[in-house]
Amino acid sequence: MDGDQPALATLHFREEGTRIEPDQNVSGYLALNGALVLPALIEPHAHLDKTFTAQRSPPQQPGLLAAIAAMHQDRVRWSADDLRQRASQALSWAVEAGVGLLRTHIDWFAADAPLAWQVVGELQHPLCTIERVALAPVTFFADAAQADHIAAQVAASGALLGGFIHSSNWDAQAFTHLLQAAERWQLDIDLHIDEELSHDAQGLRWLACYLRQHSFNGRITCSHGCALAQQEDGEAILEVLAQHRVTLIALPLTNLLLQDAVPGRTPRQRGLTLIKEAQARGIPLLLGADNVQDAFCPVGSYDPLDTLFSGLLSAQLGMAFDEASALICQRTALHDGANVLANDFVIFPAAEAASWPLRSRSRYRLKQGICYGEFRNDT
Ligand SMILES: Nc1ccnc(=O)[nH]1
Repeated sequence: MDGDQPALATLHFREEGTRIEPDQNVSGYLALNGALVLPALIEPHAHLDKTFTAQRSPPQQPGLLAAIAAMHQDRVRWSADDLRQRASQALSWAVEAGVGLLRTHIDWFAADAPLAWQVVGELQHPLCTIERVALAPVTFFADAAQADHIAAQVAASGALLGGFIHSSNWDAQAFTHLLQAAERWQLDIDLHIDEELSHDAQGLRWLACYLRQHSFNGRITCSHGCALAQQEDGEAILEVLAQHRVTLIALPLTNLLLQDAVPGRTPRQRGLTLIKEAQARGIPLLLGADNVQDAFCPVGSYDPLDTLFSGLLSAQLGMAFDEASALICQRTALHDGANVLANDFVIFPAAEAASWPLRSRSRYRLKQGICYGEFRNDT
């Protein structure tokens, strides 16, 4: 910055990382001429196993539980070829958008890993790291030995342990087993938790209670957390999550679509977690796309700028480029010690901060000093 004005800089890409210096006008360097630059984007919450099934398996009713029912109907068609084709398309859309880290949940339907676990595990892209999270209903952890069996498979895959925790399947003991199994296998966790507007949702309240009494060495990420915004003790719960550096992921697109969804009635509530209150407490927070073109959400693009745009309006976030952009690229929210200047950037050649993230389609990637992608003049 030059006072409060942005200033041009020269980026030197070195083995040990990127050095940023005041603009030096050196020859042989790519001239960006003040283009907007961000670290490679993050998609922290996707579902590559379900994606692109909306047309063949639409839900019969609005809302989360009807979407889950439609997904169970569709999954009989999840052959290796079907999964590979849909997940690869999703990955290529995400990479085109500038995503360098994509975390996908994969539904588990039994205590042994589903076919999608292996198929998505085989996906690779030189510009994108893929992380898998085992998404099993919390009731799968009711039996401690079975919880351990699931965690062992996840550990062997170098993945994260997850769980679907909701008042429709609440089981405190099963949740304890999930946490204990994760701790035993040294796993990070990423939970679907309290994705509802019920005051009585117990997941985050109970997690806060657990963390007050037990240690947990891994990184905890909580996705959704919609109920917090309804609960009188929501901010007290956040205080505990802040002390334990729990990360929150808000999913503005699907939360807007699936929460407070009643046929023939305009939604009254936004369904979002306590985004601003979390930020005020220094809780690491990211925005994710969640479901893309499946029974949970018939639209979506794997472009984090689209997710951010919906977050800007639904959560009334300020300063899109200078501040809110961190919600789609801050790696430290998922990984301790992640290097912000890790030699991997997205460049928006034709964008200006005042319009961004709109009018910002054209972009390319600069990774380890190598430029990928082409300029497109379709902003
Ligand atoms: N929002 C969601 C909850 C559970 N499963 C999904 O795919 N999506």
